[in-house]
Amino acid sequence: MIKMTTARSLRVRYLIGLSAIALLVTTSFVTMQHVVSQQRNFAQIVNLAGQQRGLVNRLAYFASQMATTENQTDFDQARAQVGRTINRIEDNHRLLREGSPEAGIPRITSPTLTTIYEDPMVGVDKALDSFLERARRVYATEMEALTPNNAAYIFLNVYGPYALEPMLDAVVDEYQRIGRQSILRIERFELGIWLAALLTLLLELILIFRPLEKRVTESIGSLEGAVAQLEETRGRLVSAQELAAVGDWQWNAQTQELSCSEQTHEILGITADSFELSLETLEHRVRPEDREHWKAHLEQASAQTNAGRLELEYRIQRPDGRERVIHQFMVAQHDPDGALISLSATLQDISERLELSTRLKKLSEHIPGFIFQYELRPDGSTRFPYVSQGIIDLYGLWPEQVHEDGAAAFTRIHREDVEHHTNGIYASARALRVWNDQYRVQHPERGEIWLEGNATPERLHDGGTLWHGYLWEITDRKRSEDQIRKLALYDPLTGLANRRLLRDRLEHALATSQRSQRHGALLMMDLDNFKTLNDTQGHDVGDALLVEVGRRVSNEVRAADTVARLGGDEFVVILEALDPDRASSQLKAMQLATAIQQALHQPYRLMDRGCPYQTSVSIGVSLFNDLSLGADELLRRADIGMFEAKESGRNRVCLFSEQREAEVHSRTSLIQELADAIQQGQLMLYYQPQFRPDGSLHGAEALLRWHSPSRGMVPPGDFIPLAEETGLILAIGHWVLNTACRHLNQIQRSGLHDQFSLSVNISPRQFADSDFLDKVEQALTSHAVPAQRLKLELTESSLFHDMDHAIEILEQLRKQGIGIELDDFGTGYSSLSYLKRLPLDALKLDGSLVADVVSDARDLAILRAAIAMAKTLSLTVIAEGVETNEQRAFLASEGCDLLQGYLLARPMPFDKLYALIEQATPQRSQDPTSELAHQLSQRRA
Ligand SMILES: Nc1nc2c(ncn2[C@@H]2O[C@@H]3COP(=O)(O)O[C@H]4[C@@H](O)[C@H](n5cnc6c(=O)[nH]c(N)nc65)O[C@@H]4COP(=O)(O)O[C@H]3[C@H]2O)c(=O)[nH]1
Repeated sequence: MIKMTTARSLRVRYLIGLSAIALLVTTSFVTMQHVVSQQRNFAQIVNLAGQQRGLVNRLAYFASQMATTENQTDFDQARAQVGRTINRIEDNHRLLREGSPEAGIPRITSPTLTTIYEDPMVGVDKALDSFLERARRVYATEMEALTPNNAAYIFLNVYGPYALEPMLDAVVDEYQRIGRQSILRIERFELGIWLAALLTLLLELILIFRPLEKRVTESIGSLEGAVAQLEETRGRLVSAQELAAVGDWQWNAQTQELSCSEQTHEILGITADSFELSLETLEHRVRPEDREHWKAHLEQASAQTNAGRLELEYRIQRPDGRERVIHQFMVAQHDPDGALISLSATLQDISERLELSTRLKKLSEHIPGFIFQYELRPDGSTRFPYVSQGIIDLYGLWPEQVHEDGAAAFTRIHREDVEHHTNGIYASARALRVWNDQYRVQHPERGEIWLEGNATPERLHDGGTLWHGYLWEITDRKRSEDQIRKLALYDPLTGLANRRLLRDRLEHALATSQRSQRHGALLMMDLDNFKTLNDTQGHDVGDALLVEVGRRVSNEVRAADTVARLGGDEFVVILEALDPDRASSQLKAMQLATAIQQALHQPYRLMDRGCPYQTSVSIGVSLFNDLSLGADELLRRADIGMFEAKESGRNRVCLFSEQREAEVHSRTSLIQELADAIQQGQLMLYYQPQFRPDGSLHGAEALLRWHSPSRGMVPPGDFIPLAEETGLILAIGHWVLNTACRHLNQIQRSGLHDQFSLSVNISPRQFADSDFLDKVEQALTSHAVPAQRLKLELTESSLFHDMDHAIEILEQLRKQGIGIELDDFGTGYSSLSYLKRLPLDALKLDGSLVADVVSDARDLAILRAAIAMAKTLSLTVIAEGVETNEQRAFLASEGCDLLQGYLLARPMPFDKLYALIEQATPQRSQDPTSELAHQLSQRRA
C-alpha cells in the first residue's frame, strides 16, 4: 500500500516536471515564432518604406524619359511605367499607414511616425501627395506637350530627390528603430523565458528529478535486495527441502510437462539427467501394491475442483532396490470452467520417521507409565492428541477415549487432588513452565493409586497449550514415604507419637490454649523399676509391658489428647482444653494422672509368663495456658514433677512447683560445677594417716576435697552421692586413683617408707564400670607404683549387688597384689557367709560403731563380733573415727590392727603427709636423687 502511494506520488511529480518543461518549451517556441513574424513584418515594412524611396526615383526617372524621348512608343512605355509607379507608391503608402492583415503587415504607429507622416509642413503624407499630384500631371501630359521645362516635370525631378527622399529615409529609419525596439523587447522576454526554463529545470532537478533518481536508485536497490532475497529464499528452500527431505513436483496439464526439485530426485533415488520424469515414470516408481491407490489419489485431485489439499502415503521402489515410504500432499489448480491446469505436490521420505514412531510405540507400550501429549484449548477444553497404551493401566481408560476429549481422564482424579492438579496445569500454561505433579487417581479396578507426572508445555498458534510429558506410578514409593513418615513421627513399638510429633502437637496445643483461653496439661511418666524387669526378664517382656502401658494410657484419655512415648519407659500425655480456670484444670489433670497411675498399677500378663507382673509409675504434671512457656520449658517442668514423684518414693503423681524447680536447679548447677571442677583442678586429695596400735605410721586413706570458688570447701558427702548418681564419679574416681598413685610414687621415690600404702575409696558405680580393672592397672603402671602399695576401699553396696561378678573382679585385683578393704563395716547386713566368699584383705570398722563403743554395750558387742569375724577370716581390722584415748586403748586391746581418727591425725594435704612420713622415718635416705625427686614432685603437686 505504501509502495503504491510512493509510486503514485513519483508519477505525479514526474508529470508536473514534464508539464513545466513542455510549457516552457512551448512558450519559448511561441515567442520565437512571434520574434520571427515580427522580424518578417518589420522587414516587410522597412522594405516597403525602402521601396517608396526607389519608386520615387523610378517615377522621376520615367518622367525624365517621357520628357526627353521623341519616340511615341518609348514615351508610352515610360508613361505606363509612371502610371504603375504612382499606383505602387500609393499602395505602399496605404499599406504603411494602415497595415494589411492579409498581407501580414501590421499597422505601426508611434509619435515620431505620426510627426514624420502628418507634420503639416514637412509631413510625408503631404509631401507625397504633392509629389504624386505632379506625377499625375506629368502622366496626363502628352509627348508633344511635355518638355523638360514642364513645371510638373521639374518639380518631380527636383522635389523628389531633394525633399521627398530624405523624408522617406527618415520613415525607413523610424520603422527600423521601432522594429529593433520591438525585437529587443521580445528578445528580453525570450531571455526571461530562458532563465525561467533554467530555474524550472534547476528546481525540477532538485525537487523532482533528484528525489526521483534517489527513489529509482532505492527501488533498484530494493529490487536487487528482493532479487537477492528471492535467490536466498530459493537457496533456503532447496536446503530446507534437503534438510527436511521434502521434494516437490508440478505437472502442467497443458504441456504435460513435469518439473521437480532436486530433492525429489534425491528421494526417488534418480539423477536429473538419467531419465526424463513424467507422471507415468513417477507412477512407475510407486510400488505395485500402492499404485492403484496412487492413481485414485491423482484422479481425485484432477477431477474435484474443490478437493483442497489431499494427503497420501505410499511406498516407492528406488532403482537401488531400497523401498521407502513417502508422504505426499497434492493440490490441483483448475480454471473457472473446471478444467485442470496443473497439479502440485510435495513428497517426503518418512521411512525413518515411521520406523522411529513404530519403535517409540513399542517402547511406550513397554515402559511403566505412559507418555502423552496433552492439549489445553483456549476455551478450556482438553484432549490428549497422543497417549500411549499405559493409560489403560493407570487411568483405566483407552487412548481413544481421551484423544478428542480429556474430560474422562479428569474425572478419574481423586477429588481432594483436583484443585491442586488443575492449578498446577494452569500455572504451567501461564508461565510456560515445566509441569510436575504428584496426585491420586481413582482407578476403576485398582482403586486409589498415586501418579507422578512431568511435562513440558509449548504455546500453540491458537493460544492453546500443548504439553509433552510422561506419567508414571509412584504408589509404592508413596506408601514407603508414608511408612517413613510414620516411622519419623511414631514410635514403632507402641504406635504412639514419638518425641518429634509430640513437640509438634505440644506447640500446637500451646497455641490453641492461648486462643481458647483454656488450660492444658502435660503429663510425663516413667515406669518404676522398668530396668530391673528388662534386665531380669529380657527385652521381649519389657517391650510387651511398654505396649500394654501405651494401650492403657491411651484408654484413659480422650481421642483428641496425645499420648507419646519418648523412649525407654518414658511416656507423655498432652491434655488439651481442660478448663479456663486454673484450679479446676489442675484438679482435672491430677485426677486423670491418678486414673492413669491406677490403670498402670493393675497386674499385667506379659507374654504368657506365669505370674502376673505389677509395676508402678511416677507422673509429673505441668499446666499451660499460653505460648509463653514454650514446648521445651513445659517438658522440662513436667520432667521436674516426675523427678519429684520418683524422689518422693515413686508411684506418685506430682504437680510441678516452682520451689521444687529451684532445688532441681541448684542440683543441676551443682552437677555442672562439679563437672567443671575436674577440668579446672578444683579437686584435691587429703590424706588421713593410719597407725598401728604401737603408734607407728602404716599408711593413709585418700579423702577427696573440693575447693569450689563459689561454694568454698564442699564436703565429699555433699557431692559424692550426686557424682555417683550422674556418673561423674567415673571421671572423679579416675582422677583420685591417678593422683593417689602419683603421690605414692613420690613417697616411694623418696625412699622414706618402703611399706607405706594408700587406701583409695571406690564407689559402687566405679566398681561396676567395665573398664575398672584396666583403669586401676593403668594408674599403677603409668606412675610405676607396686600394686602392694595400693589398697581399695569398697562398700557392701558395691559388692553384694552382683556377688559373683564382684568376686571375679576382686580376685583379679588381689592377684596383682592390690589390697581390698571392706569399708563402713558394721553398718550393713554383711553376714559371715557372704564375707567368706569375698576375697578381702581387711575390714574397716565404721566410725559410728567406734564412736559409742566405750559407752554402748550393744556397739561393743557388734564390734567384738566383727573383730572376731575378721580374725576368723584372717582379715586385717582397721578402726576409723578414733577420737579418744579410751577408744584407742580399747580398740588396741580388742585386737584392731590399724587405727585412724582425729585423735591420731586429721585428714591433711599431701605435703603435710609427706612431712609426717619424713618425721616418722628414723633415718632419711641420703640418696640425692630421691631428694631431688621429692623436691620436683613437691613442686609439681
Ligand atoms: N567424726 C569423725 N570423722 C572422722 C574421724 N576420722 C576420720 N573421719 C572422717 O570419716 C570419713 C572417712 O571416710 P569414709 O568412711 O571412707 O567416708 C568417706 C567416703 O565414703 C567418701 N569419700 C571421700 N573421698 C572419697 C573418694 O575419693 N572416693 C569415694 N568414692 N568416696 C570418697 O566420703 C566419705 C566422707 O569423707 P570425709 O568427709 O572426708 O570423712 C572422712 C573422714 O574425714 C574422726 O575421728 N571423727
